[in-house]
Amino acid sequence: MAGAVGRVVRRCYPNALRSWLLKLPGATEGPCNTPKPGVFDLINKAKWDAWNALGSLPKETARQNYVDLVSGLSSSSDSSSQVKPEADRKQSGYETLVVTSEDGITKIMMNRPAKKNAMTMRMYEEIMLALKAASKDDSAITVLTGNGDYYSSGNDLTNFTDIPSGGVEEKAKNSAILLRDFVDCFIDFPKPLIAVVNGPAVGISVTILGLFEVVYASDRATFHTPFSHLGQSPEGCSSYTFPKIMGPAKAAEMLIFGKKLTAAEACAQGLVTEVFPDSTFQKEVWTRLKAYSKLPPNAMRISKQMIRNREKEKLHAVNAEESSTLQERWLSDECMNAIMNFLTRKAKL
Ligand SMILES: CCCCC/C=C/CC(=O)SCCNC(=O)CCNC(=O)[C@H](O)C(C)(C)COP(=O)(O)OP(=O)(O)OC[C@H]1O[C@@H](n2cnc3c(N)ncnc32)[C@H](O)[C@@H]1OP(=O)(O)O
Repeated sequence: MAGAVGRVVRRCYPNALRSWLLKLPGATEGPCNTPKPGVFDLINKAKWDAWNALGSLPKETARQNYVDLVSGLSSSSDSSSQVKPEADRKQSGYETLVVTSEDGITKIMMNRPAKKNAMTMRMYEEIMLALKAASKDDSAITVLTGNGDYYSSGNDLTNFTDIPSGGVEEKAKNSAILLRDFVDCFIDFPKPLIAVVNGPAVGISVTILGLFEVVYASDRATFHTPFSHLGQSPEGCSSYTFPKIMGPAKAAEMLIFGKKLTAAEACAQGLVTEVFPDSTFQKEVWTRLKAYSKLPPNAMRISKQMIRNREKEKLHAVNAEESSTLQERWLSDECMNAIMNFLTRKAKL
């Protein structure tokens, strides 16, 4: 059985994360039976936590669960995390989005409702493509929204299981580049950008809201940035925009302590423009947006530029700093442990 574990781990994790996983003793030695290492013994403590999280399962069950886990990760990362060739895309041209353009409005809808619209590498790429296309089309305004009960659960945590041959360091570097490019697209987007937040929003789907002109939310929506819980740090320029929008203390509650806000609280703090009852949310919001989209588009663009342009350079610098800080955080034991806990179903938000 230990050989089977090794084979699956070798197949799914061809590098440093694999060797980290292979050192977890739960799959080979049964229930956790050693004292907890001290708080400063970070690597051994991380391994101990992961082993202990398996509880008192018999050795065989722990091993089987472990095989199931990594096998499942393999198939889910195959289907959701990798960018497939252009030819595989659906008729609409997008695999993770539904993009429509009518009545002067380009609507970009995140479309992985069964995964709470978690953002895969492919989804980041496709949102960038859709924004670039929207910046040049003849629509007056652009909307980002989600399909299903969630707006988005943020970064897809299985993104971190698809490790290239250069190991976790290369993965972290590539992810930081993608993150920086992704957020740059929002900073530079020339037309009014509106978020239609149809349900709970987590992580990066919340932080980038500071770069939108208007944020409309259903009263079912919540706003949650659990970065410390995940061993991570803020992105989407939120370390700069949130203190400006809501003041440093409220920003700290969200970005450091992971306080989840209701839609009403987010509105009171200036992150959300207006909250609507869920029962009438879509009707009221789209009626309003259709009226806005009939305003002269050039005037709207110029007004947006006047509001945003003097901040642009600062925002790009903040984005670069946040991305490189995250590149380091993703390699930390705190972050790897948090992701493993989610993937082993030991932790949810
Ligand atoms: C280029 C890289 C850039 C990186 C930028 C960094 C950004 C930082 C962030 O965004 S931090 C936020 C990360 N997000 C999370 O930690 C959320 C994790 N998800 C959860 O805690 C829960 O799923 C939930 C609270 C969002 C919803 O719980 P609920 O019980 O209602 O639903 P399920 O958990 O059963 O979810 C249904 C299926 O969706 C999968 N899923 C949901 N969110 C994610 C996610 N973020 N990553 C990966 N998978 C996600 C979940 O696993 C279920 O899948 P299953 O049906 O196959 O079991």
